[in-house]
Amino acid sequence: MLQITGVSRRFGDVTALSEISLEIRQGEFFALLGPSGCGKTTLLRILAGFESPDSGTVTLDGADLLSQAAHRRPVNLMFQSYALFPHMSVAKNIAYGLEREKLPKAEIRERVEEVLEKVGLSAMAKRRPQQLSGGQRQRVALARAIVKRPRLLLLDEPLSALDKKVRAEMQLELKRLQHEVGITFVVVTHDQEEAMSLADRIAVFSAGKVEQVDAPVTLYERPRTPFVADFVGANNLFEGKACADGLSSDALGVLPGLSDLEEGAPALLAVRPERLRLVSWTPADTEDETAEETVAEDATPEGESVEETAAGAEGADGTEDADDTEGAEGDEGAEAAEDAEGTQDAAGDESAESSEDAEGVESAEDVKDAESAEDVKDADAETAEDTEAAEGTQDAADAEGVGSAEGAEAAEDAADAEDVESAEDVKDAEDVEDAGGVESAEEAADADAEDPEGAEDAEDAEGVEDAGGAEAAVSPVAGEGVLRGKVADVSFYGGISHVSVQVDGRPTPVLVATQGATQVQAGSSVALTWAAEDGVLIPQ
Ligand SMILES: Nc1ncnc2c1ncn2[C@@H]1O[C@H](COP(=O)(O)OP(=O)(O)OP(=O)(O)O)[C@@H](O)[C@H]1O
Repeated sequence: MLQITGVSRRFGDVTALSEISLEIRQGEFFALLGPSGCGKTTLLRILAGFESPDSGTVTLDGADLLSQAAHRRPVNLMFQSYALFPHMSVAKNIAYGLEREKLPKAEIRERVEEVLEKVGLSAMAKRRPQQLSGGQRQRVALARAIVKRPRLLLLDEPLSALDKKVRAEMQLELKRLQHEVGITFVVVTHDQEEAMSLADRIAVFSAGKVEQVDAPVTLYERPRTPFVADFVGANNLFEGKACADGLSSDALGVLPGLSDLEEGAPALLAVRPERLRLVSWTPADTEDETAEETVAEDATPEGESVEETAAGAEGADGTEDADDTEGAEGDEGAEAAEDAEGTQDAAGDESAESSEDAEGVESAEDVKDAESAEDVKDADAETAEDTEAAEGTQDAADAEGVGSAEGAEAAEDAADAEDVESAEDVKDAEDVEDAGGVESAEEAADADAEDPEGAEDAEDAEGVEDAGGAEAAVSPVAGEGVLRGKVADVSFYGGISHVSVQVDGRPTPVLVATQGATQVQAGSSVALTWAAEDGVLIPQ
């Protein structure tokens, strides 16, 4: 519908726009997003006809727009200041443009009434602008812009004059209205949240250039330039070089991510705070299972998944997870088992209480067989520490299936695993039948099928009894990364805990966001992991 091709504009030494090309579709809510001075208003003014480009073309439905005078373009611009006439009533303000077009009075009245109703201001038709609130004035400006039924409505920072609460209401209103009138909206904003919540697609501008054009979710999840990764939402960015498994960083080692970049190419790895998982970790010199559990519990108060639970479980959950280690992937198992150990050892602490409480829970019966713990050795354990995990699991079994609801659910999963024939570890899955708390024996079996070496590794691990220690809890499996550090700060707002972690070898803290309130405290030692698919590699 609107085709912008190679548009450039300079003001003296300043390049406001450099070779901008964009295609905006019919009926789309399109946002031009960028920091102050990046050229977005200049582009809007070019579209409106208040400015001319030095070069480039703009067509609307195939017709050249630039050769048409501003007032002849089927385009309307809604100013940031609303530019209402103070001496005219609301209805007069809205009718003004139509009167200038010399439309019949009856038609003008009809259209004004219709649009007043759309913006919910019928009752205020006779008021003057100064008798209205900010939000109401904004609606008048909007009504005045759409009453002319333009093909394209340009909005320059339409909500910036409103206070926060009204702005949130008007965002919804604007979206609803755009949908209702079906006019293509192009909105300029420097507020990324506003752009994300309003627009179907966003063009991110930086220094007169378009960095990326995409739907909000894609921009957020797959930023293609360092600028976008940094500008759109909070992100953790790591510098290094692309490698087969992600990013190779001099200071931090190999960090997992998905990449189609050439090996050795300078790159940034971006991982969103909510994609990071806090994992328990006790530094070797202060090894102490209770400490480990404390961090763990705090990290995942809701224990939504086994890995998270394993990462953050208090004793009871940890024990359940230990049962999970059957046929489960290595490090989860290891972590879980360690938690299990913690459960047993942590007499009198919260976790032990939880274990006791859990007795009598249905799933507890499922853990009747301590033998199942030995199946850990058949799991995809890649590290020697998993052996220790197995021992821990035995303990866990002793702890009597501390499992609660999760355990019961998991047992069902485990039972499903009987059907799995593909992996050698299916035999483990059979054992799992009796076990509580398996996240999904099916998954485990699948994992084994994909990675038969894992089982061998695990067997090797049997012989390495002394290995492990606290770090076993965070040994990575393929596709997972590990950074270790200390919690620098914790804050809670918007229902989310924001934890910043100071990581050795990195000047700025790593940000982690977890759902709900956390009790993780400043000074705790934690490890951070993420899945490879959550690490986005961006060329530099
Ligand atoms: N008429 C002008 N004369 C000289 N320089 C100009 C003029 N208009 C814009 N510029 C410069 O061009 C650059 C882009 O300005 P523009 O107003 O398009 O940015 P913007 O992204 O809309 O910023 P903001 O969000 O602050 O409005 C800026 O450096 C600005 O100072």
